[in-house]
Amino acid sequence: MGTATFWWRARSISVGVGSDWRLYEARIQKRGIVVSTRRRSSSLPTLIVSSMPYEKELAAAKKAATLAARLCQKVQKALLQSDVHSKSDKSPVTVADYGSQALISFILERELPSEPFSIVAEEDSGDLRKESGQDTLKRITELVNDTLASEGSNSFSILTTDDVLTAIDNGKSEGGSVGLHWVLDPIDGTKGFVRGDQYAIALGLLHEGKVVLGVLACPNLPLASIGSNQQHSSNEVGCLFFAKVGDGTYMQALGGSTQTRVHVCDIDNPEEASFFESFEAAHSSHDLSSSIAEKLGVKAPPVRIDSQAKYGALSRGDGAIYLRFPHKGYREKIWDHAAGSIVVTEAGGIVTDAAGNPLDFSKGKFLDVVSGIIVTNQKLMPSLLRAVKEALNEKASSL
Ligand SMILES: Nc1ncnc2c1ncn2[C@@H]1O[C@H](COP(=O)(O)OS(=O)(=O)O)[C@@H](OP(=O)(O)O)[C@H]1O
Ligand SMILES: [Mg+2]
Repeated sequence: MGTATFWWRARSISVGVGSDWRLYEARIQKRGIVVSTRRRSSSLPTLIVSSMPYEKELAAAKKAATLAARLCQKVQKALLQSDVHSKSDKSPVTVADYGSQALISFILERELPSEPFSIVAEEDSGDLRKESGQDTLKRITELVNDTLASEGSNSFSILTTDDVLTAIDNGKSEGGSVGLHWVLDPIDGTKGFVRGDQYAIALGLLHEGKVVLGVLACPNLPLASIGSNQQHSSNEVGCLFFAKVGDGTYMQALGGSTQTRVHVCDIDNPEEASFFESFEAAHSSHDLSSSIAEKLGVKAPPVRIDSQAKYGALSRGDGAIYLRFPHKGYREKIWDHAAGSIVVTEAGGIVTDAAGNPLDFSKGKFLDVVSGIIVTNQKLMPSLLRAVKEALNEKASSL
């Protein structure tokens, strides 16, 4: 072990440990000390030791997802009101997808300037760099700049079209088991977005391959519970769910500041449970879900909503089970589950594949899951797993 050397800087202490490759930087923050290794190579680990770990990252993620939701709301409103664009016109969706990704990428860089992270995101700028993409790029740049201006700061940055392309392409990382990787779906539930239904902006953070925080902005999700018979006075929509490892899950109104801790439901009798599944039958086998529900004795009809809004709704106890069984050949992407899974687990739920294995986010862009993904509370998981196994066996033997 070498000798420790200290360098003092304005607001930080840096400690070099002898001839070791590591350079630890302790940044004294308002309410805690973060110690992070400045990596000299991407294969080296990143340490974060703090009395409030991931606090700054969570604040940045909430800000980024909230602003991206504002951009998407504007585009969805124009899309639904427009006489020009029919709902089958995909161009506004493209504008919102890219705009959301550019904005989030830009805000993460701006809010976390000294952190060595990468971003794994759904979109890339290939089409926007072509001659045919120039008008779309200009529109995206306008949208991003308008949204940044709406933050209320006098000194907001104005991005050029090149800045927007760079911000989008910062999402090209492959992820992995080492370091810090943001995982972003700029619009999850694109089909719901086009229909005027549910969608989510989903942003998670992986640290050494594990999801350590997640934020889900669900602009069209009612603040009051869905999927139940309860009567609510409020028709307000727009929810922000967020969770940090070991810290629980919270929900607040999108753009609001009062946060409420949420928990998955406490039901232990499957007959009282209701379940969520994809709106689109092409994304998840409704037949298989229905056979599992029947085996469990579930009486309520399925609640079909788009996107990771399902994870959010389940985390606050709106329903007890989420079943997702993509058709053969489909490979799940990490951005469709990273944020949602921690939102549910920190609310007391369990997320596994159909064989009961935890999801492994450390293998790059894809999740290798057995047959599907199932989500529920601790009490229902054993009977759910049995029903899933039976239904899958029956399906296999009928083929
Ligand atoms: N064939 C197929 N099978 C399974 N999943 C698929 C498939 N195609 C797409 N996708 C992914 O599903 C994401 C939308 O999530 P949901 O299935 O929850 O939405 S929906 O309720 O069906 O609208 C959707 O996310 P977005 O592309 O971000 O909208 C896709 O990542
Ligand atoms: Mg998605």
